[in-house]
Amino acid sequence: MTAIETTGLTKTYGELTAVDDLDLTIEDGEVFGFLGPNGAGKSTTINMLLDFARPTAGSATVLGYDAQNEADEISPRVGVLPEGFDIYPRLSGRRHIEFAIETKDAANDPDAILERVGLSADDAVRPAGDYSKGMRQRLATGMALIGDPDLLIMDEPSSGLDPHGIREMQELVRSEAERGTTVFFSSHILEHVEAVCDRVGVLNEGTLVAVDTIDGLRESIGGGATMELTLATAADGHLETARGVTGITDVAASGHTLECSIVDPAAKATLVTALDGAGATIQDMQIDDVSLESLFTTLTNGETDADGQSTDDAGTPVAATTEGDR
Ligand SMILES: Nc1ncnc2c1ncn2[C@@H]1O[C@H](COP(=O)(O)OP(=O)(O)OP(=O)(O)O)[C@@H](O)[C@H]1O
Repeated sequence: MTAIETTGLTKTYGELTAVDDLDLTIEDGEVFGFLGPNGAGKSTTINMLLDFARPTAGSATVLGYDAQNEADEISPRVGVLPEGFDIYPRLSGRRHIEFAIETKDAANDPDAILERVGLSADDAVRPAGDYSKGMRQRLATGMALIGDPDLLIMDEPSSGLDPHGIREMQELVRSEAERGTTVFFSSHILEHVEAVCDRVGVLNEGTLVAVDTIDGLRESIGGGATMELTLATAADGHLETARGVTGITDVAASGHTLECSIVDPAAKATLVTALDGAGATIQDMQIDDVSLESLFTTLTNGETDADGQSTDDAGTPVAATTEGDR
């Protein structure tokens, strides 16, 4: 079964298209990262999945139910960590959890939930109005886990968390996934998504610009590495040797410097051997892996061509798979 499926899902606010013709399929049991810069349309998409906002066009199903017409079937099966979580300031954290258990008619043990999200027994009895941002986020996460949902939808789950809290959140997502829960979470921080996600979708200005694994995305923008070699002689004399190495996609020479884009990590050693065999003397060498940050920037700042694929400055598609291609 598909956990989430959107077809032509669109939301406009006046002149602004917040989500534009979104086709997305998330399979049961997947951990899916929904990425995009501020204002990309992530929360609007989530709001349409939960029937907090009505689409202008298109449709969505969640756990096989229509998101707009069968929302009552969906809500008991879904745990939601909303972007802006409203607390009851005077109620303790524990009471929030108990209240959520009663509302969902669930059988969870409040103490076990509090422990899972890292709220101590002392914290649990304090009024939630006194909580720090990170503690509120932990409390909201605990409330999302109640009822052992089949699908967890988390909007910016690492918001307000310190590095330790972020690691705990990632462990929690992993353990939920092991339990068979589908996890859909939005973030504008690629590193947070990479640690736990099977696949990611990248949204930019309401449009889905890529859907792939992180490795797949890296590969599609050049395999993740650039190798720069300083040679003892003019580099253009060795262009052909470098171009002949399998796994190197692009070679440029400038003075004594040879710059190569690598798609296969094994190509690095092969290139050195090939240059050596061709009589080149390598004086220096530098390897730069494509950082996650630059990957994200490329995907969200690249021009978008007529097919909806993100392109780099040279017009080369950077997205290995777009949903439209499926
Ligand atoms: N109720 C609304 N009325 C008017 N415009 C809205 C409304 N909700 C969202 N928008 C606009 O839709 C666009 C997408 O917003 P959305 O909150 O979905 O982005 P986001 O990707 O979740 O961003 P962030 O990472 O900052 O939370 C933005 O330009 C936003 O201003």
